[in-house]
Parts: sequence; structure tokens; C-alpha cells
Amino acid sequence: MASGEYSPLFETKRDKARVIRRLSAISLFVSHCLIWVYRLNHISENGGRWVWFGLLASELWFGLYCVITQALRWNIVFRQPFPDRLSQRYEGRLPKVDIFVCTADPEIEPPTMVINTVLSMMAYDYPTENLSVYLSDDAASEVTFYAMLEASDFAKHWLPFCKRFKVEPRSPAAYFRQDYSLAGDANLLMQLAHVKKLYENMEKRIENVAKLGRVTEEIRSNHKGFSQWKSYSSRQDHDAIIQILLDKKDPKSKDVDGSVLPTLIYLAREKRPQYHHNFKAGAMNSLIRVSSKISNGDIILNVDCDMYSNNSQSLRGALCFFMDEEKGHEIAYVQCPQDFENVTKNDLYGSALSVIFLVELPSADGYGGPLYCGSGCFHRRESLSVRKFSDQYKKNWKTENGQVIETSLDELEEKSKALASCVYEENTLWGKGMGLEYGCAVEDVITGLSIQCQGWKSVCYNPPRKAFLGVAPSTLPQTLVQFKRWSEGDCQILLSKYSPAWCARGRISIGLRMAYLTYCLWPPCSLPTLYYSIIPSLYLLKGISLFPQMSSPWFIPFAYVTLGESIYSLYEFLWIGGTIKGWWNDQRIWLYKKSSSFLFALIDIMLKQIGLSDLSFKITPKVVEEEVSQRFEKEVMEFGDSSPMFTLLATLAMLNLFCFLVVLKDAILSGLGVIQTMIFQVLLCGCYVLINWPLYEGLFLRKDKGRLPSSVAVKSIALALSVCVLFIALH
Ligand SMILES: O=c1ccn([C@@H]2O[C@H](COP(=O)(O)OP(=O)(O)O[C@H]3O[C@H](CO)[C@@H](O)[C@H](O)[C@H]3O)[C@@H](O)[C@H]2O)c(=O)[nH]1
Ligand SMILES: [Mn+2]
Repeated sequence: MASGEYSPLFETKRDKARVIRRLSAISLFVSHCLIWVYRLNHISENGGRWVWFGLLASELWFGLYCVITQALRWNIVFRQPFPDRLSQRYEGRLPKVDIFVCTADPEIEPPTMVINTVLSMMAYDYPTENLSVYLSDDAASEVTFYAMLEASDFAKHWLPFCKRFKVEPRSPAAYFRQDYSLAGDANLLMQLAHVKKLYENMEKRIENVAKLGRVTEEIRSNHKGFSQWKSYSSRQDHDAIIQILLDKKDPKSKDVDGSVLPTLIYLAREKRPQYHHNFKAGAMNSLIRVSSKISNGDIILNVDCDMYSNNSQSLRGALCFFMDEEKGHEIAYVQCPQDFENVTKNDLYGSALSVIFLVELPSADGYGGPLYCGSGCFHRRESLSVRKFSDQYKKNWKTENGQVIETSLDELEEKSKALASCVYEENTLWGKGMGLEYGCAVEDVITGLSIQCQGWKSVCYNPPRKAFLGVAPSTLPQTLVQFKRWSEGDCQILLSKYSPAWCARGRISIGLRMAYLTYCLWPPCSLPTLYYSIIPSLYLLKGISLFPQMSSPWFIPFAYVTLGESIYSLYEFLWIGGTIKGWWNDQRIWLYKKSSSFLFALIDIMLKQIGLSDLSFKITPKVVEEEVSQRFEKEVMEFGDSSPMFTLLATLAMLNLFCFLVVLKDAILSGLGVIQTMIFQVLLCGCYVLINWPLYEGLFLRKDKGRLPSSVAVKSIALALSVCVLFIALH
């Protein structure tokens, strides 16, 4: 290549299978239209007018929703950065990067897990003097602080070890879990044994403190940092606590080889009961301000405390997007797909969310940029804090680099506390167009949208070696609760001032608006789903057919939509590396999410609208009991308690079972004709029964603690029976 010629820092490729995707989407849409025509032309043929209107409404919803979801399939792009070119051009002048790790509860998010994430962040292959790692602790826990002190010491051994042997991943716990029997290097094995011993001792000390629930006097007297807990009265009531644990200005912040360590900071923002703390968004905004005084990195990486870096090169990869001389200036954030370490082979709870992260995000990317998904996202500081985008503006990375005023560390700590106080945000735009947005259960998605509405772009970056690995929910209630929070938050966006339905018009592309709408419309999806899983089955009891007979040509669109959508989703699932059983599990979990999480979210949103409910944030547990974890490994569904969501799901399952049994009985007594006239309905009901198998097991066949409590069994049978009896009596 001739010198002076522009060689981009990243390239973009389009998905090869797009023709197949588009053809199948179009043919499915035509079938949906035919279904509508059928419904309109056959009103009140069987079962009464209202039932048909209900079916028509559901089918309209399914068809239109299917069109909207095409925005997440139609235009998939893949991005590939060139870190070598980055090094050639910018090594020695790489920008400062600030990494924000958030934690909120030492019981749900164990300190050893938190520091493993922190250590993996510190160990990025990056100039350490330009790297700062901040931990925000919303629990202001002395135990977590103690773990951070230990981590700052252990880093002195861990970082040189990682760099010397180029190990991956750089979360010590994850690295030590690997099998090194094949590693031939004797030197490596010797040093590994040494750091592993150090790690295990540290882990033991932290776990002892965690078990005790507080630090001992001896530990307390060893570090002045603990004195900051004097004013602490509870998690919700304490001063801001800031401790700079490592900093290049401190001569002690060197590793065992004498190299400078990254800056390491512990932050617990001030909390007072009379001030709303705005959950993670509030924590992030404090971090943005505090870090602007201490390191002021141009790039901010945000991860949850359970998401360790699995690829020490991914930071450089992400920088390629921001620093590309042609297109870099318009990119606000780079989102990596989230990957999870604890996903089993057939992913019983669909926790990997592979379709969302590997198909849908890259397609949103094709329309202007993926959503900000919270963890594993690199931001340009300007776009995150003040937002404004101007096409005129291009950053000169070679000369500009985050400036900070030089002061002593103690002074810096004191000054930064004001930035993490409760009153700081009063009468400012923080949370309302500045920093992360407040008042939404998915602060990440709404913030990403507001950034894109300012004219910024974003990209999706999926390196071959996964960039981050986190912990996915490992029980059914956790999964359903998480999706309730997400769907509720997404639907709040629909009603917010950034609503993709109307407010984002002209500010982001129509494709991207549809992409956001797909998620924003999750809660209302519950209604047609419930209608379809109840009404056709109930009509079996009466022997009334609501669908065309097999001999009728109208049968074809129904069969095509059902089969076609299943085959397409199976193809997509296998394409991203899933298994057939995994796909089946995924279908089930989506049915459960739609019929319970989304419905409960919808109800909550309505209650919020009339002021009867408040925003809450239920943190997803990152550890489970040994017994539960064993069942998780065996892919046995974990119910465990009697949540109203389970009563609903169990009632639906029982209702379908009753209806199916009645049809079977009729068929046995009076011949197969019954089934023939209602074939589509019988098959539909049969599929519900089949997919609900783990629920019947949980209700009747299992003895372990993860089964459904007998109270749920009683309630669901009683409810389902009453519905059936009432239905027969009233019709
Ligand atoms: O008051 C709070 C509550 C939560 N968190 C942190 O937020 C993160 C996410 O919480 P988690 O319970 O793990 O939620 P997930 O549903 O797994 O997280 C996804 O969805 C959230 C929005 O619902 C985003 O905040 C996350 O970044 C995104 O990964 C964790 O690190 C928490 O420590 C806080 O810092 N303060
Ligand atoms: Mn999480």
C-alpha cells in the first residue's frame, strides 16, 4: 500500500445469508396476510363473533410484530478491527481508559467474584499508566473494600505473571479453573504454582471475612481506609467513601517487577434515605464525575461485577473503532455481545440470549448501531456525559489525552467526595440528558437510545475470543424476574420522551426505531400469546373448530406460518451454535416469559402510570446453593418457591392438559373424526402440553426441593378446572 493512503482501523462485512432470511420473511408475511383475510371472511362462522375478533386481533399482532422484528434480521453486519494498525500508528500515544465496575450487594455478588472481575480489567494488554479501574460499591461494604485491598496487593504478582506468559483469561479464578496438564513450559508451571498459592490464600482470607460479615479489628487497624466507615450507619445512609488504592504517583504502586500498576479506586457514593439513588444509573453518574477529576480517561468501559474480561486484547480492538480516522469520530459506544460462563449445553433457561446478542445486535448495527446493553460496553466519555454530537468535530488522538489537575492523592480523594454526594445532582441535568438516564428499569438501553438520538452511531464488536464472560440466571424465577425488569424498562422507553414510536422520528433511522420497538413492545405481546394459549384449547371442549379444516386451502397459510417460523428460528439457533434441544428449551422459555414476565410487567407499568407502584431493581443473584447448582448442571428446571408467576404458568399448563385429555377421550369414544375437524387446534394444544412437560414433572413427578410446591399444584388445578367448567356451563 502506498504511504499516505488511508488504511482503516476496522472493516464492515455483510451477512451472507441475508437473501434466505429476506425471502423467508417475505413469504411468512404473505401467509400472515392470508390469515387475516381468512379471519375477516369467516367471522362468526364458528364460536361466535367475539372469539373471532380476539383471534383476528392476536393474528394481526403476530403478523405486524413479525414485520417489526425484521429490523433485527434484515441487515446484519459484522465488524472487524485491525489492532496491529492501531499499534503501528498510536503505540506510545494510546488514550487513557477508565473502567467502571459496579457492585451492589456483597451477599448476592460475592467479593471474590468482584475482585476477579477487577483483576481481569487491570490485566488488559494496555499501557498501565493509562488504565484506571474504578469499583462502585452501592452497598458500601467493608468486606468488599477489604477484598479490594487484597486485590491491590495480589495484582502486584498477578499482572506480571499474565504479561510474562500472555495468559488468558486474566480473571485469576477463571484461569486457575483451566486444565494446564498440556502446558509444557516448566517455568510457567512453577510460577503458576506460586501465584495460585498466593491467590488461594487471599481467597481464604476474604471468604473468612465474608463469612463473618465484617472485618476484624486487626485488619481495620492495618489500613487507614477503614476510618471512612465512621459515619456509616446503614447501606442507605452514609457519607461518600473514596479510596485511591493504587496510583502511579504513589511509589508503592509498583508490581514485583517494578512496573507501574493501573490506578485502582474504590468508590461508595453518598447515600441518604431521603434521596433516591437511581440504582446503577446513579452509580455510573457518580463514577463519571469522580473519574473526571482523577484520571479523566477519554474512553470508559462499563462492566457489571460478574463480567470478567476473557480477552486481554479486546480493549485494543474496541479502540480501533473510536480511533479510525474516517469513521471513528461519529461512534459513541462499542457494545460487545454478552457471553455467559455458566450456560449448560442445552441452555434450559435460554440464558445465553445468543439470538439477541449474535443476530439482533449486529442487525441493529446495520441500521445505525446496537443498543447499549449495560455490561461490556466501551463509551466515548463526551457522548456519555454531555451527549452533544457535531459532525464538524474530530478528535485528534495524537495530541489530546484526558487532562487532569495534578494534586496530592489525599486532596484528590477529599475533593472527589463532593462529586459523589447526594446533593450534587440537584438542579442539574444529570439523569435527564446528561450521564445515564434515570427513572427507567433499563438505564442502559434508554441511555444508548438518547445518545443515538443526538446523532451518534454505535457498533457491535464480537471478537473470536469472547471479550467478556458473565453469570447468567440459573433458576426459572431468576430468569423470569430479570425479564420482567427488562421488559418493563423497555416498555417505559416507549412512553418516555425518547419513544422510538414517535419521538425518535428523524433522529434515528426507521430500521433502528423498529429494532427498539421490538423490545419496547414485549409486555403487550403477553396478551395475544395468552389468548392463543387459552381460547383455542377451551373450544376443543365444545368441539368447535376455530381454524380451517385440513382439506381447505386456507389451512396452508396457518400451517406455513407455524412451521415456517419454527424452522426459521431453528435454523437461526443452529447457525449461532445452538443445539436442537437448546432450541426447544428456548421456545419454552420464551413462551413462559411472554405469558408471565411480560404480563406482570404490563400490569406494573399500568400501576405506575396511575402512581400505585414505584421503580425497583431486583439484583440478579450470582451464586446459588450447591444443590440448586447441581440441578442446574443436570438441566432440571428449578422452581423452588410459589411465586404468582408459577401459579399462572401452571394453570395454563393444566388447562391445556385437561383440554387435550378431553379431546383424546372423545376421539377414543367417538372416532378420529373429532380430531380431523379440529386438527390445527388439537395440534396447537398438543404442542402446549408437550412444551410444558417440565412443569408437569415439577408439579407431580419430582420429589426434590426444586419442584413446584404442592400449594401451586392445588391452586393451578382448581383454577384450570373452574375455567373449564365455567366455560362449558356458560357456552
Ligand atoms: O442499585 C444498584 C443495582 C444494581 N447495580 C449493579 O448493576 C449491575 C447489573 O445488575 P444485575 O442484577 O446483574 O442485572 P442484569 O439484569 O444481569 O443486568 C443487565 O440489565 C441491567 C438493567 O436492567 C443493566 O444495568 C446491566 O448492566 C445489564 O447487564 C450489577 O453489577 C449491580 O451490581 C448497582 O450498581 N446499583
Ligand atoms: Mn447480571
